[in-house]
Amino acid sequence: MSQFVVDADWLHWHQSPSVPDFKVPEGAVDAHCHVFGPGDQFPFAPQRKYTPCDASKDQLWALRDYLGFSRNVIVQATCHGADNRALVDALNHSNGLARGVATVTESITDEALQSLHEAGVRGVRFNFVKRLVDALPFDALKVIADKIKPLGWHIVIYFEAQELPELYDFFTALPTTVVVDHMGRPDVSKPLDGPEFALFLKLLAENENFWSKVSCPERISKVGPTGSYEDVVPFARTVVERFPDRVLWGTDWPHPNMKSHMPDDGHLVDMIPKIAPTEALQKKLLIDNPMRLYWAD
Ligand SMILES: O=C(O)c1cc(C(=O)O)oc(=O)c1
Repeated sequence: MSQFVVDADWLHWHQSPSVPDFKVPEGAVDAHCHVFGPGDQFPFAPQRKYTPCDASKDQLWALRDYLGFSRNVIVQATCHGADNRALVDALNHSNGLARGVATVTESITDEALQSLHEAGVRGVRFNFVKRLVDALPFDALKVIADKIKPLGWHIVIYFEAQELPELYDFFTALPTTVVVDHMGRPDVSKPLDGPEFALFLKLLAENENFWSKVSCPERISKVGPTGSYEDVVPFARTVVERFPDRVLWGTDWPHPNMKSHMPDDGHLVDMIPKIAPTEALQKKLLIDNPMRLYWAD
């Protein structure tokens, strides 16, 4: 039993996802997912903005196998703050089949970074989404960026489209590979060729160190699951087709903070051929790109 009280409006992850029609290629990586707790073993952070239900490493491995994936990239969830113990525990019990993205503060020591590296961490996350975190000041983030660069790590950034103009110059000055979470959360009710999405495409086009996850149609879509998240497809497909060597895909399981509905993970997998319509694009998205970024060694 968790010693924490789960948020009253928390939606539990899907208990019986469908078997996807799309068969992912052998060796595919789910490059964005999380573990929560279990809360009685790995306490949630005091400063967290939400308290989830448990979502353990074993439940994640079960989903991986069920959907046909081979590997996971586990991204430190904000409910665990900069306490990476649940993440490290999952990595240490993954038989090398999971890598991680941690959250750290500017005071982290080189020894602590080295020990995260040995566990399989290959990046840090900078989060600017106000409902999730109180973001660290730019100066602190710069200190972290300089500390992780020698390890060959990358920086994962999470922000919403309307924040990009004010964050743009900070982002482009980062000294490492930078991976944008969930396509920079575009507003898909705005035109695909409008100025907001154009700025995101410019970020990728003019900065070859920038990658994007084409994940989370369930968060981005206005038409929702009954409309098969179709409104997200042109945005994601544009990113995949223009930057095929710098895109990643992930389930985002266990889908923190979904309020409208809980996605069926099998249906999310069935979106892959819509956004990456050829076998060559699918192989880059699901295997070549994540393997290059997370399993280069
Ligand atoms: O949009 C979100 O609520 C969300 C939250 C987290 C997290 O709490 O780490 O991670 C995500 O990828 C997405």
